[in-house]
Amino acid sequence: MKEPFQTALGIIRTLQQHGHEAYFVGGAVRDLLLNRPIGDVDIATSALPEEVMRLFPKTIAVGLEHGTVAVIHEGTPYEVTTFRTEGKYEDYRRPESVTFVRSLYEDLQRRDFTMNAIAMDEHGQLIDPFHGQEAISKRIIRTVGNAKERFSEDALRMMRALRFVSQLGFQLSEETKQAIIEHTSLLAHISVERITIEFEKLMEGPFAQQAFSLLVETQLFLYLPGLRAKEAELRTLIDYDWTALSSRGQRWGFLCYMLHLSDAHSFLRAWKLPNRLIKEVEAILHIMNIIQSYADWTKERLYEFGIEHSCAAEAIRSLISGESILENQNRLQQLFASLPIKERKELAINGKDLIEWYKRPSGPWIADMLAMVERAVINGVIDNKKEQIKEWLIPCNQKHEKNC
Ligand SMILES: Nc1ccn([C@@H]2O[C@H](COP(=O)(O)OP(=O)(O)OP(=O)(O)O)[C@@H](O)[C@H]2O)c(=O)n1
Ligand SMILES: [Mg+2]
Repeated sequence: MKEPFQTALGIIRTLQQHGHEAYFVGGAVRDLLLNRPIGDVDIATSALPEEVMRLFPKTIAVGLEHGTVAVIHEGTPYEVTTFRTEGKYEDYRRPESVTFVRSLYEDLQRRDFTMNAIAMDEHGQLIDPFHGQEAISKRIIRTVGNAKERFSEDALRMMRALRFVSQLGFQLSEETKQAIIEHTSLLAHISVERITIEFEKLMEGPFAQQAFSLLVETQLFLYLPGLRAKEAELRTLIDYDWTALSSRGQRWGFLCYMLHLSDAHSFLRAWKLPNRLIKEVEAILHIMNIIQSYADWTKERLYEFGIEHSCAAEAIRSLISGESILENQNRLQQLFASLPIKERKELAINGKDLIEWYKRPSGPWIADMLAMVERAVINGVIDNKKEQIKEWLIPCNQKHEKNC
């Protein structure tokens, strides 16, 4: 069996030796069948959480209410979850407590999509009662059993369906798509944090364009933060190759720019993004308001904005205007490399020097003068050398030093 399953096999064997059933389940089995990079390996077992905790020396009770225990095995944590059904869902979210069951079949039956409801035993044999392999080979996302029930159990699954479209390029089955169309409003019950995680994966996937098309077609966008009145703008996103964008900042920056937001800050806050990311996106948007074409780049602007944010803004601008992102970013990198200084602290003089030379008390004049020197250095008017800067600022005839 190939890694990472081979290492995790130790956990399955220990559980079996103590009379329990245990299988690999979920995304790892799906990704193995798809030949995709395998993420976290999850294990489902008939053992109760207390039994799992008793059997392994190192465990963490990560989600006991959902029956999940993390087992630390050879230095890596693996989520081991007791077979369960999720009982009654009264508020369309995953329930606070679950009902443990003793059969794998019942456990697989409560999962979201058939491709995610395949188990694999210790010999690599697949247990696939809902025909997940067939769905994978036909490239179809289909709920396990009744789609309406699955989405009513956990409305986030509608967003998951679209992010899987973006990641895998699969189609939604007709029943699954119809059920989403009928249940979009249930998304209002789901926390923004969970929605944001799925939406970011959706923006990042190789088939993001298809997923945006479905966001509009199903009208699911109506329940996403700040998008309710943005149908026309969302439609324009379908025409762009999102894979050209290479960071979270670039993707959110592109989204905000294309949505013509009057208040990007509030929009990003509504998605509960981290402050650092919000600041980054705002900086990128600021640059995009100033740089309308490549010709607008000057050494001074590049110096002021910094290479990171400049490259991000240039990626978005190039994508929108149909220019080569790589070419333009390379040109920008070269321009940046040619700058004599990259930030103020590299300037050969500081405020203290100015106070000494001019024999004036500290004040706002210092910042003004440093900015002037900075500009002269960046534009190659003077070298970044202390003596040369002094000479440029205070020509010899104005000095009061003896040896001048
Ligand atoms: N709302 C959800 C979330 C998860 N699952 C089930 O739990 C498994 C693991 O969930 P998770 O790790 O969140 O998703 P993955 O399908 O593994 O996708 P990823 O590769 O992105 O982790 C899923 O495969 C699916 O069987 C579910 O039925 N309903
Ligand atoms: Mg997973």
